[in-house]
Amino acid sequence: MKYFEANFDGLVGPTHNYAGLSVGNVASLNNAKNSSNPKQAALQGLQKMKALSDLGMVQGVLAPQERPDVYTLRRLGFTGSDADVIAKAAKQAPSVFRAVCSASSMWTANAATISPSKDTLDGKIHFTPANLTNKFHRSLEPETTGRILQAMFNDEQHFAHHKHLPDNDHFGDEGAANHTRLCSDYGAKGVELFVFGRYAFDYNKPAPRNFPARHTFEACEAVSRLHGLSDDKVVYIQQSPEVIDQGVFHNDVIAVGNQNVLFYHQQAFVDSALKLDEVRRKFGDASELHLIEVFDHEVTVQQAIQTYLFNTQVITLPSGEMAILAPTECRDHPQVSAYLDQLTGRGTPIRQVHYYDVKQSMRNGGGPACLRLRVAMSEQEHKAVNQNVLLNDALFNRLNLWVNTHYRDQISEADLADPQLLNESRTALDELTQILKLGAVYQFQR
Ligand SMILES: NCCC[C@H](NC(=O)CCC(=O)O)C(=O)O
Repeated sequence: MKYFEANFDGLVGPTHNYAGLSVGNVASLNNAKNSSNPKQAALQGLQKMKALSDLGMVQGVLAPQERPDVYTLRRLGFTGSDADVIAKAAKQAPSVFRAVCSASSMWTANAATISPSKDTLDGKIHFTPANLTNKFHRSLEPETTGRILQAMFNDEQHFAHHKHLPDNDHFGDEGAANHTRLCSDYGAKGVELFVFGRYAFDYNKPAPRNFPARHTFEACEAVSRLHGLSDDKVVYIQQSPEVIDQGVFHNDVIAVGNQNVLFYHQQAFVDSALKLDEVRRKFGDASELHLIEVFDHEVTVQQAIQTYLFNTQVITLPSGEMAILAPTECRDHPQVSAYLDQLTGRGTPIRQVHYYDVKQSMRNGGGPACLRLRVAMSEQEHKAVNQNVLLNDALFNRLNLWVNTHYRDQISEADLADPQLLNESRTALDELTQILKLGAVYQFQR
């Protein structure tokens, strides 16, 4: 049976904006209060999906969420009609209001952690939505994410869905942004790397001082237990607290892996040499493994954060060759583009570099890799996926039309309080659930 990896990209939601909500995420803070262009953001995302599909990859779409989240505002004591709730919250608690307007579910690398069927005890693909407890605006996502994932992977024979971990910082879980799977082939049992920022119950262990460590060791262990992974195929690695303090808020800002390639910065991990030895041992045929370490003198951590060199997608093309898909920020940085130019000639499986413009997302600290959730699957599992979420030319055209019909081309902070924006979003999302045949996944539909 043939196995491959599919990418499910988040459709950017109609309220995409820059609210400076993510302390520790340099781009989010630097662009706070700039006005955004949701239409352009969504179209940029669709272009990237189309490009992958044109490369012969299986590409899917993950629906955005309903914002502003008036249900959360009601929980927080705002009353009246939806328009009243929005007006009161915007006036009385502007910071809270900005948070409930975020389109942050677009970064689907944070939607969930996924273990392919070859790795799990029961032979199913396992999904655990990330609780995203560290940021209020992101903690609003997991319930709906879970419903959307169930509507996309709706077949108990092949897919197992778990509830997100307890909503508490001790189990802070940021999903696949901190998870990488290495394997000789997508159809072989893989080594799952779980990267965390701190230990929740042991204050003597190293932890960052300036910026939060969003993901805990205990969350990693819990997901690995839930998914039924074997200990001899799991590696837990702590992210270096120093790089978190420089703005590396997720591991996918400093490392990315695909099949037998791990591409990472020299400063990414605590006890790097020891941990990479464990990876080699658990991988099995270590001679097949390509650990591509980027040194400070080649690209500094700061340059990696500016350009998102590691927030690239490393994909295996149908030809078997690997390509690295980078944001145009990498192409436009002399040192980083020089690095990527020479990388393809180094005798590793990575042979091609492609650049994509995802600037609307980059300004909030989300590069190409943040925008996608990976699911390695077999042809049979592929058939069990809700086929309406898989991109083809017809769906691409349909979604472009949908975005052009419903999205605004500018949103500033004041626009978020326009009650009409909620109506526009609901109309758009209602139509989207029909296009993608998701059923009633949103609260306003239930
Ligand atoms: N994986 C990339 C995630 C980026 C995301 N940014 C944000 O939520 C910024 C939103 C804002 O500031 O408006 C985050 O930090 O979790």
